Amino acid sequence: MNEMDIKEYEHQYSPSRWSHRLGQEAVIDAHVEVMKRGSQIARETIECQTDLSYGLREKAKLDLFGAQTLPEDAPIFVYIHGGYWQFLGRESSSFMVTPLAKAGAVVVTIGYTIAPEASMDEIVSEVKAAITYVLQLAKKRGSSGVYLCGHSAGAHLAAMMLAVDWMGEQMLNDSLIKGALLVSGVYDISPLVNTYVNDPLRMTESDACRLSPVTHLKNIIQHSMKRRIVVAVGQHDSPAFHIQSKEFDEELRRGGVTSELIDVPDTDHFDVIEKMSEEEYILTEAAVKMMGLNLDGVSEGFKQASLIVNCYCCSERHTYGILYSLKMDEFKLGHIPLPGGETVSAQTPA
Ligand SMILES: N[C@@H](CC(=O)c1ccccc1NC=O)C(=O)O
Repeated sequence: MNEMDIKEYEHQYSPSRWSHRLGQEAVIDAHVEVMKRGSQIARETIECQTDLSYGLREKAKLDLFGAQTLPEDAPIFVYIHGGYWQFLGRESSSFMVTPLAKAGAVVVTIGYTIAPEASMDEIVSEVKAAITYVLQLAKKRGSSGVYLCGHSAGAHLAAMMLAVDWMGEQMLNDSLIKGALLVSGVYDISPLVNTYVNDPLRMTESDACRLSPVTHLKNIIQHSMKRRIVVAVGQHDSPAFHIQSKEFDEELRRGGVTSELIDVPDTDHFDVIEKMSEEEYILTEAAVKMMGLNLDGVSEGFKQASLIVNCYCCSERHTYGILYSLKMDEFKLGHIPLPGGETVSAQTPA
């Protein structure tokens, strides 16, 4: 590969260069900030068990939302974060919990050891261990199904999980994984081998091939005949990301899998997932529908309140609807401490 090709790949696979909203650094800073804030609010308002270990390494932990509040048979939504297998973690992974819990889904956010501490092989194995934990939990609860969601590198990891023979390897029922929402993913990671993305990962061409979902299409198709797949991409994602999503969806459909491609209008690589903190968003709606739920009411075990706060994006006063569970009763509804330390008053709707 010559210098020109490498430069072009680096351009195509640098999502921050393609944002229609913000500059390269600003879009990443905003992404991390928005996800962290939203995640913190979810941890403070939704009943959760955090830092549950599914493996031996420090980062092999997951957070579980709504498991003690929602019915045992509730569907389980699993979020696998992105960050090119080398950034981000659970602290910024729970921003989408509120609307999903409201609709009645238990949410699991997975942490995993990132590069350079872990190789791509180790990352895929670790995520597999996390999904094994979730499938065991789903079986124990009698959950109606497990739904995988991943963003960017997380969509790559979620897609890899669709190829696993859970029955043969873990004695777990394959059919418990009933769907996947893959957002702005990379399904063939070989174009990354010669780019800066691979510096901490140090994959060879053969590693990248072995660890790409497209290499395992036959298995993915075989195990996904009863699954519902949504492949989503941001309108302002780069052409390479669009091609990756379009081709992956096409291959699944060619194999007879129920898959659909959603090109999300007016979004870039970053807000395409950030907006899953909102109820009225095409991908939140797709996730809720996939799980056989709806957003018409508040699921049992949760209550809703309104909250007037300084908005963190524009600092104007806004009224927010918030969802709370057992956890908020500890705060005696009426005074809700915010992540920043400010305390605001809240009222339950009449
Ligand atoms: N170097 C990449 C960085 C990147 O993709 C990224 C950075 C922070 C959080 C998420 C990211 N991408 C996808 O998960 C870029 O230029 O966009």
